[in-house]
Amino acid sequence: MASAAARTSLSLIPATSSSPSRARSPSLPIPSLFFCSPLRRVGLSAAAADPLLTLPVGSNFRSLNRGSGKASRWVVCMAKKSVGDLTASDLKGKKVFVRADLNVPLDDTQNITDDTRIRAAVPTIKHLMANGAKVILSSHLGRPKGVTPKFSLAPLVPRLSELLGIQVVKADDCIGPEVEKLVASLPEGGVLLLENVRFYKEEEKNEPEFAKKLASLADLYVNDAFGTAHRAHASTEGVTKFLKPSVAGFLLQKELDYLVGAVSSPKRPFAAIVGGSKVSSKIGVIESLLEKCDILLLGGGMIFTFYKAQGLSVGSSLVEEDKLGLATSLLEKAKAKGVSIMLPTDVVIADKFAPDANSKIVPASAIPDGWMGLDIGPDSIKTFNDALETTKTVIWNGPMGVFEFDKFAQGTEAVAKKLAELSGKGVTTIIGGGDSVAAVEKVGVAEVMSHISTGGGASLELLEGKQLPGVLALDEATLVPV
Ligand SMILES: Nc1ncnc2c1ncn2[C@@H]1O[C@H](COP(=O)(O)OP(=O)(O)O)[C@@H](O)[C@H]1O
Ligand SMILES: O=C(OP(=O)(O)O)[C@H](O)COP(=O)(O)O
Repeated sequence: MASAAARTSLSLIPATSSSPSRARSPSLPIPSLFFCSPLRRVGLSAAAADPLLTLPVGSNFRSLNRGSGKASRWVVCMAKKSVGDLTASDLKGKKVFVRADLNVPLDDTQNITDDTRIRAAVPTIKHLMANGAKVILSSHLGRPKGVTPKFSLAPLVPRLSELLGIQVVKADDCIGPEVEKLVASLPEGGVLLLENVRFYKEEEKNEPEFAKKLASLADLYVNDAFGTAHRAHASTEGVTKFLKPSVAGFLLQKELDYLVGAVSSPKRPFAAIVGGSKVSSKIGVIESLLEKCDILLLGGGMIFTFYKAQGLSVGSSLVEEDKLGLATSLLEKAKAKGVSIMLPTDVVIADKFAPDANSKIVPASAIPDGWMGLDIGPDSIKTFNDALETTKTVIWNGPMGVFEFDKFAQGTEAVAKKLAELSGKGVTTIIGGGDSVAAVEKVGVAEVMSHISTGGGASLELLEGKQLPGVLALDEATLVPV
């Protein structure tokens, strides 16, 4: 069952008149935390049965007319304005700041190893180009500390240009006089890619002065960076205070449309698989997942913090020392709740972090000093596959191991193949996160999954029932009677 904390109540508001202005009256208790798709109709059975309707955050409700006859009622919620709501005259000749998530994986020679996030950003950009806008495209790449050439967005330009069918201009900075000159010379339908916005520490600190400088480049704002919508950064949140309108892009809208529906009332048993290397940002999610999921499978860099919390030696594996207490309490909570939290029983270890490392398979309890766990072992793969066999919905974020190195890719590939098999049997399979999606693409099974999400952390936070600051900050749409 979904937890009460993960849901938000909405009053059903009696409406004697069905005019939108009535619905927008400030005296009405209008909740402010909802993303809605314009004019999407949804089933009203829940509303009809309940005088106080409970909706998951992000529901696709804009306004609902509750049935026919005299007791017609509205459910009012805040709809976020979308780029599709803007008219051609809103866009023609306008400078549009588009925040996308172009944080794609690059190999050692700066080749893009998976272009999913670039392709996903294209519909919004093409729509703006077709309507004569001047597109100022912004993204982060990785987690640079200051200006770091290996995190430049330059390697993205050829693929972006190819997909858009024009030569994308690249700026060497994201603010300042040189960027302003490039913006001034941008033709209608042109695209200027700004340099990595995280080269400025002010971005992640969401400093208003920095947000203001970004905003000063443009006339209006489109957020299409679903993968970064869970971050309250200058280019995802702060900038909206200085640019009006601030609207959602097609990708952001599409992701919310799918994910909110799929995870608010999932078919059960519902399993979550969490791995990857962003331990500190994802370990906290587990507590909420315990409320939502029937089965929780853990892999990737996450597991060693749990092993260590249980007193096992982990060699030189990835560990978040300050999360040991949290790991212990999560295991206890899972037990108390009767949720099956499964940790790998064996691991593939390496004597160095390299593709040509020596490797061996050992029980989870026997990682020697000087060795590090880089994948889950064959026994764990079998146990995980068996556990997944019974599920009806699976959400996966974070590879099971360092899949970029062939020697340590088996666990990730096995999960990808298992989910593909389950998808074929009608199980809802949702894959989120740049690297997880890259892994699924590598195995060649992306097409058969129910939904490929461009956000790992963002989709998990949505699943938790959290508000995504990048969504909340956007303008509300005008309520329209259904
Ligand atoms: N045991 C491990 N030790 C170190 N890194 C790992 C381990 N398992 C997985 N990884 C790394 O995690 C990265 C992906 O993590 P993350 O960014 O959290 O996933 P996603 O992008 O899918 O959200 C991959 O680059 C992978 O090599
Ligand atoms: O790759 C991303 O997140 P994800 O790995 O959770 O999918 C996004 O680009 C956000 O990056 P961040 O987690 O460094 O803020």
